Amino acid sequence: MGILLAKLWNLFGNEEHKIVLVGLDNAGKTTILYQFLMNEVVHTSPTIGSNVEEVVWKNIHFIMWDLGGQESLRAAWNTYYTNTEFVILVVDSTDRERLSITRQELHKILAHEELHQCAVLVLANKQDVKGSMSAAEISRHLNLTSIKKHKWQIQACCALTGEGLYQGLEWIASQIRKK
Ligand SMILES: Nc1nc2c(ncn2[C@@H]2O[C@H](COP(=O)(O)OP(=O)(O)OP(=O)(O)O)[C@@H](O)[C@H]2O)c(=O)[nH]1
Ligand SMILES: [Mg+2]
Repeated sequence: MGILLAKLWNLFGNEEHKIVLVGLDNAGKTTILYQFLMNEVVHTSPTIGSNVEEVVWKNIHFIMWDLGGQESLRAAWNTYYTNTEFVILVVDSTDRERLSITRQELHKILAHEELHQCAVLVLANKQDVKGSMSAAEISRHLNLTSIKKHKWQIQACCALTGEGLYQGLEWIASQIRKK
């Protein structure tokens, strides 16, 4: 009975799903958050602390936390993890030099006990830039196939046009429907 009620509650869009957006500075997290919220490109400056917005899509309520990605701020990411269902890791696909730092951050995130049940969506952002790495290349460098304890998906996108963002969100929605 409890499960049935929970499903009905879900069906009517009453449940909130917490998402945290992480990734290195300049990856495009804030741009993505406001694309989801307003379908617009906003002018951003580096995030100090976080932004939080409620995004409703296909009757699903998401609480999206966009965290500042500068090195000095990354140590505070774990203070946002409680009750997180999905991590969106945003990668700047033009930033080859720092992909190994992203890989270290990702594997730190996955090892965190408060995130042991979360699913991870990797967004390979800035696909509009010529010469940017493909999703397959990023997947290889991040060693995504080694992830066994978490559901994961990688999606190429461009935050400026919105291309690919909703395919990513659709994957998240599909994970919610499976529950
Ligand atoms: N060409 C291109 N530029 C992008 C894209 N997404 C974001 N940008 C630009 O990248 C820069 C950084 O974007 P932000 O959204 O502020 O990055 P962030 O990840 O929030 O950065 P922090 O807040 O410092 O962690 C901005 O100048 C954006 O306009 C994209 O898909 N393509
Ligand atoms: Mg930001």
